[in-house]
Formats: sequence, C-alpha cells, structure tokens
Amino acid sequence: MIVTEGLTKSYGKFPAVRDVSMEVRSGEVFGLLGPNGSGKTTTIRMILGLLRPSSGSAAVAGFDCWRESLQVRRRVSYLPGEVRLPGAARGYQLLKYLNALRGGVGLDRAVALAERVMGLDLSKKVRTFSTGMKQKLALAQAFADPVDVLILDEPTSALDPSARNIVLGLVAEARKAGQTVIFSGHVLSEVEQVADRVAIMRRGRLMHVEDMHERRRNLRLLLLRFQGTPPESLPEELQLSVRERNGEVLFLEHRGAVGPLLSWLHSQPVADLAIGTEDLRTLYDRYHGPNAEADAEDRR
Ligand SMILES: Nc1ncnc2c1ncn2[C@@H]1O[C@H](COP(=O)(O)OP(=O)(O)OP(=O)(O)O)[C@@H](O)[C@H]1O
Repeated sequence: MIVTEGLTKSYGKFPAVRDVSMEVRSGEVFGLLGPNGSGKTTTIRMILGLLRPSSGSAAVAGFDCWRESLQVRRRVSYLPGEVRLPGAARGYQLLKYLNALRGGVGLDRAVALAERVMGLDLSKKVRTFSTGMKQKLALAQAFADPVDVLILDEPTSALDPSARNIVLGLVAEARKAGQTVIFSGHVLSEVEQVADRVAIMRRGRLMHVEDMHERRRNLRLLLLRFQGTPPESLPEELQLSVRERNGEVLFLEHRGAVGPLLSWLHSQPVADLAIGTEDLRTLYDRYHGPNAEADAEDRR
C-alpha cells in the first residue's frame, strides 16, 4: 500500500531522513519507532505529499506522493503529532466542516466516536477543550474518515490511560476493517500491542523492520527454578540456550517446538517456572539503548 524508495530529505546540509526504503502492506498496522528527531514525522510528511523529497520517492496505492498528492490525500487520513484546531468553532461544527471536505460521509461516525467513545461535549467551543480533548476530537475525525490508510503520529501522546486503550482498540478495529495504519509513538508497550510490524529509525535512517508475529512465535523466554542444581548441559534438539545461570535458577531462550520442550520439562526436577516472550524494549535498546553500537555517521 505504501512504498518508499531511497527516500531522503535534507535541510541544507542536514539529512533529516536518509535513504529510507520500506514497504507497508495493505491491511497491516506498521509501527514507527525512534527517538526525538530521528526522522519519523519527516518521513510521514513526505508520504502525505506535504514535503518534497530531496531524492528518492514515496507512493501510496501506486500514486507518487509528491506528483500525485491529491490522489494520495484522497486515500489517507492523518493525525498530526501536534494537533492545532480553530478554537472559535464548536466541536460539532468543526467535525461537520472537516467531514464536508471528504464528502460528508463520515459525519455520523465521527460524532458517535467523539461523543460516545471519547466522551466529548461537541456543543462546546474547541478553545475550551484541553490538549487531550483536542487530540480526541482529531482522532474521532481520523477514525471516521472512509479511507484506505490512516497515519497516526503519536496518537496517544496527550491522552489519559483509559483513552489510550480506546485508541488502541480503534486501531485494532481499523485493521479488522482492512485499513492500513502507520502508528508512530514512543510508548513501546502500545506499539507492541497493536503493530504487525515495527520499524526502528535512528538519525534519519531505517535501521530495522521486525515482524512482531514472527518474533512472538519464534522466541520464548523461560525462567526455571530447579530442586537442586540445574543440569549442566541441555538437550541440543530442544534449541535452548542459556542467558543466565544463578544457583538453582536458569534463564533460558527457546526457539524450537513446544511439545518436546514440555516433555523435557516434565522429566526434570523443576520447582517453579515462568514462560514469556521478549518485549520490544530489548529490540529497541539494540539501536538506542546505552550499549547500542554507534554507526560511523554517529561518531563523526
Ligand atoms: N523544517 C525543518 N528545518 C530544519 N530541520 C528540520 C525541519 N524539520 C525537521 N528538522 C530536523 O529533522 C530531524 C528529524 O525531525 P522529525 O520531526 O522528523 O523527527 P521525529 O522522529 O518525528 O521526532 P519526534 O519524536 O520528536 O516527533 C530533526 O533533527 C529536526 O530538527
């Protein structure tokens, strides 16, 4: 649905986005992660046709984002990271106006989302709304747009925990309805909860794309407490590797099938166990944590 090839944007000599090539598949939720200033918003603005790439290209549904930006905008709804709305309008008037720009088809849904799901009073002037309320109003509009692609730039940044959950639920619904979603954010657990794949950016570069389903499927973490000393060696065919050994406790990674693992566990003097998956933090920290490898550009 979205394809970028060598997408690059420089401000003077400063490369804000460098040579980003990625594909977002139709109907998936694509998480975009990276620290402040890593180029997420600049990438998004080029996909929206709001910024002209210095080189490379971006396309949505086969339409070039710069040269055919009208076709692109017809298919895309965008929630900016910083929501700025005209304060003099009442909530309802603003939704009506924004909907009219799209032909008016989403108004009932936008009003229902704003009033019933987000709990807003649409008879009030927008200037009386708090930051979070404004974000909710913009979200109600974005989720009501009858479009193929939703681009949400930090959609939960101003929201309280309950509203955050509502938004994550709406993202899941959008995906079920076949919409393609780009979700940029800083709260790793939220991105982890909704994204099918996650891209990690660093200093304008796309460092890594991870398939979250494969990640969950392929890697299991096991914490085992043995009655007595844990075995020195582990059966090779189980694809277990030791992360840590501490007295009676073994912390293991497992990549193989579950059946043989369960049989082996049954044969062992295991006093207690916990099984989990690795969270996104570990992957993120590989590129941005205290021990992350600096690339050549960083050292300059
Ligand atoms: N108009 C501009 N002129 C000059 N530099 C810019 C401009 N817009 C963005 N930049 C720079 O480009 C880099 C990428 O910015 P961008 O807004 O894309 O980051 P981001 O990953 O979205 O950050 P955040 O998480 O804070 O929203 C930053 O170093 C920023 O200072």
